[in-house]
Amino acid sequence: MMTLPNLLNEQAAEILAYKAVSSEQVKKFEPQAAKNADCSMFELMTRAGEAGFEVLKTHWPKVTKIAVVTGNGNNAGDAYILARLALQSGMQVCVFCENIERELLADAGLAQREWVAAGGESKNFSCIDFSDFEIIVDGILGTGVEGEVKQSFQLLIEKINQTAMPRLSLDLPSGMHANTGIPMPICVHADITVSFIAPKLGLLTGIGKELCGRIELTDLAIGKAFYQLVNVDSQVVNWSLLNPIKSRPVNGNKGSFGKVLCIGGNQGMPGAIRLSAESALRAGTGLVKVYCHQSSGLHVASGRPEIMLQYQDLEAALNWCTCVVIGPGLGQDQWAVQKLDHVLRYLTTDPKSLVVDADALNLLADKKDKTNLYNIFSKLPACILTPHPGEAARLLKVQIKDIENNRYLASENISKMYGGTCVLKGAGTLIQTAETQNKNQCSWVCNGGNPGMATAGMGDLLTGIISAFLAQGMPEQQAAIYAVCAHAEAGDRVARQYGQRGMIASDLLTPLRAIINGL
Ligand SMILES: NC(=O)C1=CN([C@@H]2O[C@H](COP(=O)(O)OP(=O)(O)OC[C@H]3O[C@@H](n4cnc5c(N)ncnc54)[C@H](O)[C@@H]3O)[C@@H](O)[C@H]2O)[C@@H](O)CC1
Ligand SMILES: Nc1ncnc2c1ncn2[C@@H]1O[C@H](COP(=O)(O)OP(=O)(O)O)[C@@H](O)[C@H]1O
Ligand SMILES: [K+]
Repeated sequence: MMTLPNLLNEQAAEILAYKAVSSEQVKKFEPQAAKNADCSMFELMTRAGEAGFEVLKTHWPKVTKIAVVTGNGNNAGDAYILARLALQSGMQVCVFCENIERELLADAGLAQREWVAAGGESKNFSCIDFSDFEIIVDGILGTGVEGEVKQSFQLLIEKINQTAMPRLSLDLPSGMHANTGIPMPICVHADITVSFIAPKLGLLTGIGKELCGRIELTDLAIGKAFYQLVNVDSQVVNWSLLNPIKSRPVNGNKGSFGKVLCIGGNQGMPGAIRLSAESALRAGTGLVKVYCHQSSGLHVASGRPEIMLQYQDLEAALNWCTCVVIGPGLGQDQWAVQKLDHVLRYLTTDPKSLVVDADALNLLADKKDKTNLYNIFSKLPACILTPHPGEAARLLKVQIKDIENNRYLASENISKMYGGTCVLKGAGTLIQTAETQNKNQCSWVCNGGNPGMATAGMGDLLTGIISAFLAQGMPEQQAAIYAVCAHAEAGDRVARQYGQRGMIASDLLTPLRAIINGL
């Protein structure tokens, strides 16, 4: 397996905030990291409270009335520190807790006593009334949550979510599973989450990304020591963190930049494959040909004479290309099955780079012999599967909720079962590559993109971009990462200029071109 070249630019490689880890790693290595950085655990908690207070003042500078809601563990400790600092700066603060008589243990107990000594007022949850306050600070549960949140806390969280007040969560929204982002079964819906030491996996993808709101990360000044001890579980990435794409050789010709064959566009479905072909061109492919149903040809090529067309002799088309895309608008009828089987047969003896999307994924899901597919795909120079959660569920024969309940695991399972790189689309798209020599580089999570991109054809565009990068010589993992990031960046640029609503896939083509040229 080829080792991944250094994709991250120099500046990004240093940014610890982009190295996501599991909560188990945080728990395991936090004490040692603190020790190595000459910081006591109470000092660490103090820094967490201070960091939370700084974020509060920065984002809500006019707020002076603060409700701090606490649980019984160290997350509560952070909250007590924040409460005391706010009180001492002249704000009106009340801490709400489960039982005001209960003395918390260890460092959290010390933070609680400092709060009381500073003259802080505490009340039981049962008398909670948020009407006197302007903001809620959530210090109920952090990484210590185990199993389903207990009933009384669920009711409290529901109450917090029902208010129209802004919510600041400490470390993670209370009730969220730190590794998957899943509410257990309910969690605070934060406006801002100030996350400590390292970003936890679940905050970055799927529902977790929504429930955290904006994430502010602080390493509490022990980040360097911490990352000397841990293995990064997933690298956060976006276009601004990647090294620019190499410029084209001056003497290049269209043959130097690859020949992409896009197979799809069954009867009545010309749009998807057209979008893939067009984005393959805009992302720099030398030559792009669409192999589609004859009835779709006119629509596929209309207004875009640069796209070549072919309706027959798939064998010749496969011989011609350097990279194959299959799936957009392929359908699932006999025509579609024949085309996919032809491609699979062809690649068994003549391996070429492959991108599989949409209906081709659905057809693969139906195939019983996964070992055969694995054997074909893992021997290709590159193989990238690009499911959205629905397609991912079919590929793994599970429900969509099972995919969303643990997107990291789902993408890993697809990659393992089918033998290629899995791009699991959606908020916080994951790129799970097959195992490399450096295991840390297997999982990537894109923090670009926006919900405006949840619209027809957006995925077809991504497929085309991936194929373009493969055709221009990028290795599998790099092509997947660069394409996901370029696609997300294009969506973000369109959203910045015109807003998210009403965005359509073709809007991304012009910015995409600028992006990959470093503009
Ligand atoms: N000194 C430290 O160890 C530091 C800890 N930090 C904070 O501490 C947090 C982790 O602290 P802890 O490990 O004490 O855990 P938490 O404070 O997140 O949660 C543990 C508490 O929640 C209760 N609990 C667990 N599962 C529950 C459930 N399902 N329903 C209701 N209650 C439940 C436990 O009985 C315990 O009281 C981090 O998220 C972070 O906020 C930071 O302050 C950095 C320093
Ligand atoms: N909420 C979101 N945030 C970021 N990106 C999103 C969001 N929703 C969708 N996208 C992106 O838009 C694309 C949609 O792809 P897909 O569902 O396959 O659409 P289609 O099949 O219509 O082409 C994916 O790249 C996905 O990651
Ligand atoms: K919390």
